[in-house]
Amino acid sequence: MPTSSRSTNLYTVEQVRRIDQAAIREGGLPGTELMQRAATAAFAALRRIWPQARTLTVIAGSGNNGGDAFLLARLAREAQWQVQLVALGERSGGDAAAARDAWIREGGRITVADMQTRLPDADVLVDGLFGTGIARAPEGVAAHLIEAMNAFRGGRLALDVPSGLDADNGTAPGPVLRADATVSFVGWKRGLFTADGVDCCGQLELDLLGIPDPVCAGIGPDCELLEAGFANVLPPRIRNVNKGRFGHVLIIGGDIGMPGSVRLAGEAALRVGAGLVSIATRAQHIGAVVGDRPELMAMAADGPQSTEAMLARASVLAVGPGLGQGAWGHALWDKALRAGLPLVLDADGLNLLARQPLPLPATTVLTPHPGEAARLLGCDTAAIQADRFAAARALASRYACVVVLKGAGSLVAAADGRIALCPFGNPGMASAGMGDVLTGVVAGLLAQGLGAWDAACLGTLVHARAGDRAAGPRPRGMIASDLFEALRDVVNGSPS
Ligand SMILES: NC(=O)C1=CN([C@@H]2O[C@H](COP(=O)(O)OP(=O)(O)OC[C@H]3O[C@@H](n4cnc5c(N)ncnc54)[C@H](OP(=O)(O)O)[C@@H]3O)[C@@H](O)[C@H]2O)[C@@H](O)CC1
Ligand SMILES: Nc1ncnc2c1ncn2[C@@H]1O[C@H](COP(=O)(O)OP(=O)(O)O)[C@@H](O)[C@H]1O
Ligand SMILES: [K+]
Repeated sequence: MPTSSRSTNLYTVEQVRRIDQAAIREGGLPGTELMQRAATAAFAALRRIWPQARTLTVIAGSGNNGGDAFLLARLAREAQWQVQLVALGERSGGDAAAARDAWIREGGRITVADMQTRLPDADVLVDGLFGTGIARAPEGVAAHLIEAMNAFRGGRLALDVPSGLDADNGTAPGPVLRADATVSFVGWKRGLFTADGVDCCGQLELDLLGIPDPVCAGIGPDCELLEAGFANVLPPRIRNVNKGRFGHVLIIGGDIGMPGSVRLAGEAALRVGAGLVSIATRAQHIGAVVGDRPELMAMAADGPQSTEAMLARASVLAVGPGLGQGAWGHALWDKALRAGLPLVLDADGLNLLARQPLPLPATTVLTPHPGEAARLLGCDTAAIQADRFAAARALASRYACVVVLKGAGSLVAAADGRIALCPFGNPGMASAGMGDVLTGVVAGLLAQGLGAWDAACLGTLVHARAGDRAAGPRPRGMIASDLFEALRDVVNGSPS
């Protein structure tokens, strides 16, 4: 579903390097020219974001990110700003050496940082310490500089990548800059949008440095951003229809003590437009499920016959919310997976799959959080978070289906290696039942005829946008059922 455009393409660091090299080799743009363009773009952004600023503290590392910083410092001084420059190390390499020389030649002073260095006060700080070339966790003076930048009292602008962030994976193995704004160059690095990346970048801007599209042809992207506009992928409804056209979702789960999970998934499916929604759960939960949402149907899943009858009426299954992993849940899970219907598998549905890998129906979406993903891949959660892109791809390939790896910067992966990243959502969504709502949303979209990839992309997007709309400026204390009204707005494309 995502459509290709350079502003929605996400690249690995390696791919961005290849674009840089292609621009230099085939595009007739020397590295020094790219660096000058990067500095010009970043200084323009700085003036736009902090229009009152006139004093600058610039931190320059020894690589090309530092080169960008030296050139930005020159531009600011030419514009009559007061600029102080702190460098890591006595020398710079590659194109950055010329940028450093030019700064010195024109009378610029450099403070070479040590463990005692205190950063001069200024309106804004520019972080040109490390960009895509970070090779290991910052230690010693580099770590000291990052901590000092984080304690800086003015605005913080990161050049290309907040220093300390691994721009490939969004991980921070050591101290990392928390920027107010990041101006990234050439192409978006995928790690800016997931895991720790989402907390480090602040406001994000991209400057392509005038590298023309043909230069990038054949290089990536690795992944695409889901855009708000994709919410229009569902066709408008013609008037002469009935509920039978929009599918019948059967939600299976809700073992003893967990009726809420299926109730949430069920209403979510209705709120994105499923025609009919039934819940297969424990007999004692039926009252709780339909009590305050009478549009839901609920049936006791208390034996093979009742389960078969329910499966026969459904067009899409959502299996796992509150299912448990006991005999009751396992028997339902086993029957459901063998039905061959389009399927969303979540929560204990995934945990059971990790224990007993059954073949999955052709249209299947798995929606693991990192803990469930770790169980499915036989590793720990830290290993999943260390490379979310690889984990999502490995799951999609191992289970030959579409996977939504949840969490800040949710990823949707297909078995052919395609990935889409959702840049929406907020920490208010770290709350019980939010995943159950996503399960219902994806099932409700499958029921309306979308394929697994489209339903997973649109479902992840609609869920996150609804979360943002429901949270507004008050994410703390948001609960899963707060999303229902917003789901209805977002899926109908209502402006926020
Ligand atoms: N022409 C182009 O291609 C363009 C590139 N552009 C810019 O270049 C940036 C990439 O530049 P880059 O590749 O030179 O890497 P960069 O991020 O400066 O870091 C490398 C330096 O850091 C050092 N170092 C690494 N880790 C460290 C650690 N933990 N602790 C201490 N030191 C550490 C490393 O030292 P070494 O590992 O070799 O000891 C080396 O000296 C990119 O993000 C963008 O801003 C733009 O101008 C557009 C055009
Ligand atoms: N910090 C966050 N930023 C964005 N989205 C989040 C964040 N925390 C949680 N979410 C989203 O909320 C949902 C939580 O799902 P899950 O962890 O399965 O919760 P539960 O099991 O309680 O239902 C996922 O869709 C996830 O992507
Ligand atoms: K930087």
